[in-house]
Amino acid sequence: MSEVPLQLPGYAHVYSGKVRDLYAPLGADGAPRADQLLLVASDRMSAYDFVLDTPIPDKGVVLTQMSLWWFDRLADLVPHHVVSTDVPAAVAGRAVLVERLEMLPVECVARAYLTGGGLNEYRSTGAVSGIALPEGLVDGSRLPEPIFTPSTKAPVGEHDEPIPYAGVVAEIGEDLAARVRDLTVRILQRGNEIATDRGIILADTKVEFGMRGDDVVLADEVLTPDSSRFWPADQWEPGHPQPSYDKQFVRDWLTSPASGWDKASGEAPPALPDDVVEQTRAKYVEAYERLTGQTFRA
Ligand SMILES: N#Cc1c(N)ncnc1-c1cnn(Cc2cccc(F)c2)c1
Repeated sequence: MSEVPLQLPGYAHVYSGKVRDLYAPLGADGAPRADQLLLVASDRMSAYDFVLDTPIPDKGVVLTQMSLWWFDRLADLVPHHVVSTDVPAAVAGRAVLVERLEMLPVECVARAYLTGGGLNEYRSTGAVSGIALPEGLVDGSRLPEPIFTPSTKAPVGEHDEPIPYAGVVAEIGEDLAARVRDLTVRILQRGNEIATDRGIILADTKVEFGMRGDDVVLADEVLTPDSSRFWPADQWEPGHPQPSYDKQFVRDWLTSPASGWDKASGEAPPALPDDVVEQTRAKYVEAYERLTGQTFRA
């Protein structure tokens, strides 16, 4: 279902991703400003590479407020791109005015636990992104320390492709590659220092950086359930796929007979029942409240 992007007076629509939309504020001359962008998080949710027909109420607000909370807590590690949260009423709470940066062409991924594509690579080669790992690791194993496992920024509709560290060096140079590698790993470490005590494991995360002169600036969103794997810490048990903190209700229903959907069919999933929507909304709110210690207000 391709949605017509929201019209925002005073802003030009630039781009729509799966669950977020990008706008440019208009200058006094009516032309899009070149120095700022408006990042808008929708209530859209993706599962099994589909954007679901059914929105999750407040998801955009919860994830935006969570990202803002993390930007503040990471500010001693790395500057961020946030300019203001003074945004149009139509997107209140779920949009951020940001400084337009020269974005680095690398998806900076760090992994603290082994699963997904990293696990597959490990099973084939004993390494991930060229980083040799101990023998005997299984799905969900905690890594001795977080590792940097970058990807390309794939064109719309395609999957990011893992690239070796040497590929990042070739793309952005040795100095910058080392800086973004170290920052990405430290962001995930900091995230888990805070999150794990509050009942959430951040298994891995993807961050994006842009340049402000010679400074590396943290952009995009940070340490949200859309950019990271959130696992309930009290259910962590290496040896099998871990339950998702936020996506498990949707995954369980979509793969149950109740949905009538066949994941292998390639057909789009059906609309979600109200109870699955509400349970999923509640998990996003719960994650926000556990992490921040603040009560969520829609
Ligand atoms: N963040 C940021 C950013 C920045 N500060 N400066 C320049 N470009 C970007 C930028 C460009 N694409 N994206 C991804 C993206 C984010 C949100 C919604 C979308 F649809 C797509 C980010």
